Amino acid sequence: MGEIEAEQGMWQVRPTTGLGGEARVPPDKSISHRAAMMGAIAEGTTVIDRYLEAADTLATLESLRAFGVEIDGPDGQGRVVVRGRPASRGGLAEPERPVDAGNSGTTLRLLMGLAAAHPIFWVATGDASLRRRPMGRVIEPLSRMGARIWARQGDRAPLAMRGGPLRAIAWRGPVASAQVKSAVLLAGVQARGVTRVDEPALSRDHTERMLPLFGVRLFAGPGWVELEGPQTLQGCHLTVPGDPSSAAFLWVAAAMHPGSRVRVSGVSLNPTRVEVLRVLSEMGAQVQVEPASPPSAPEPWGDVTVVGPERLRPFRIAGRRVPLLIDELPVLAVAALRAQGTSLIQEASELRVKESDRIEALARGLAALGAQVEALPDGLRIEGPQRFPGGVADSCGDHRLAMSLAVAALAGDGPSVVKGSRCARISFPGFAEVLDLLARAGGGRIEEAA
Ligand SMILES: O=C(O)C1=C[C@@H](OP(=O)(O)O)[C@@H](O)[C@H](O)C1
Ligand SMILES: C=C(OP(=O)(O)O)C(=O)O
Repeated sequence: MGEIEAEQGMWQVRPTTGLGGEARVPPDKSISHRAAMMGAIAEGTTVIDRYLEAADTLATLESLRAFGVEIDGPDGQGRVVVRGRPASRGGLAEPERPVDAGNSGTTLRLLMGLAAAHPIFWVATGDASLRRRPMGRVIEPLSRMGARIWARQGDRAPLAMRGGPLRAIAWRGPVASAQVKSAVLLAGVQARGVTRVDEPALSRDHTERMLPLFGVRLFAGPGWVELEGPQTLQGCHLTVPGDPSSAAFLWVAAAMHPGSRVRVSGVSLNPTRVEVLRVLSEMGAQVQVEPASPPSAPEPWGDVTVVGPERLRPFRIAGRRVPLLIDELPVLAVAALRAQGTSLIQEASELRVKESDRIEALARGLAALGAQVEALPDGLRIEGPQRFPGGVADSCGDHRLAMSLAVAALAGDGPSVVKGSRCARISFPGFAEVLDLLARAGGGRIEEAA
């Protein structure tokens, strides 16, 4: 999706008294990115079912094609077939043009790790948002492993990289980031020796769950992973479960309206991704989890129902919980508008280096709807309960903010407009249609403006 396009589109939102029904959400973004990337360096063919057909994960497929990886699909049914280019087939080819990761931090950072061991020169860029985001966190470990990287202003894209034979490292970075962990592991599996990553706090663990499906031997515990390279990945068959970060918008919307009942089926229940359910349950929402049986690789999954209580309690989120909730924090801040008391998000300055500065942009967007939240240097303070009139808010081209503002607008006293709604396609194509169906139960509407 292009830069200009992210700013386009508009939703008209009419508030609701409640939500009800059952929904499916698109396949998981993090798992889709990883399955394609691992398939790209694996021996043989990798078949991915239910690959996420959204702008970020399509950017990953396009980027991999630029490295000569043959990819069929997605075929409209979500099937993607990747024919890998392991070292025995000459490895990744040198891209002839700059590789464009679009809006996707995961694409760019994981790709840097994936390509670091290959003796090719390439240039990477992205949209205006991605070009502002810090890349030093992957440049540093990958440079220590032996890759050469030149970046604008030292740590921004566009950047250029020349890979080659890598040395293994033990990496203990300052940020708990699954993207950094994954970049180092994807490089490490192709490097000679033992690579180890220690995280300051556990982040989502899809990479360490998925590598063994490609035949990689590794050791992992809470907050650390170790593997000995080089190891050749073997192509495999994976099915991607629904994305809990997308489901979070629907679960929060249900929790905010007493008596609402929303069931999301076929969603990943990976413990590093469903902390949002624990927060909603602590706030007083009823959360019913029905795990699918038997759980299927690479992730446990199942159906989750959230029922909105009469009263919501406030929360305090900080420390080790932050990486487990990183993409859900904006919509949880929206939930806090309905809680009885002060909710706090702290030690979450990572929110400032996402697709937008999510602390400032959310505070501004909610203020435009007439709701007041306080931006803190490292988080947000939300006094609840608040009634607010609704208004015209801007997503700042950030998909999670567009969807969070739509959820907020459903709880306003009057109609609202969310500008820059097209960016929901980054992770959740069809979001407005799904939320609209659920909100109709209480007279709410969310529609694309003509
Ligand atoms: O590894 C991943 O797939 C992701 C990790 C998170 O970023 P960080 O690891 O940089 O916090 C998250 O915000 C992003 O949506 C996806
Ligand atoms: C931060 C996100 O993604 P990325 O870092 O891949 O751009 C997100 O999807 O909220």
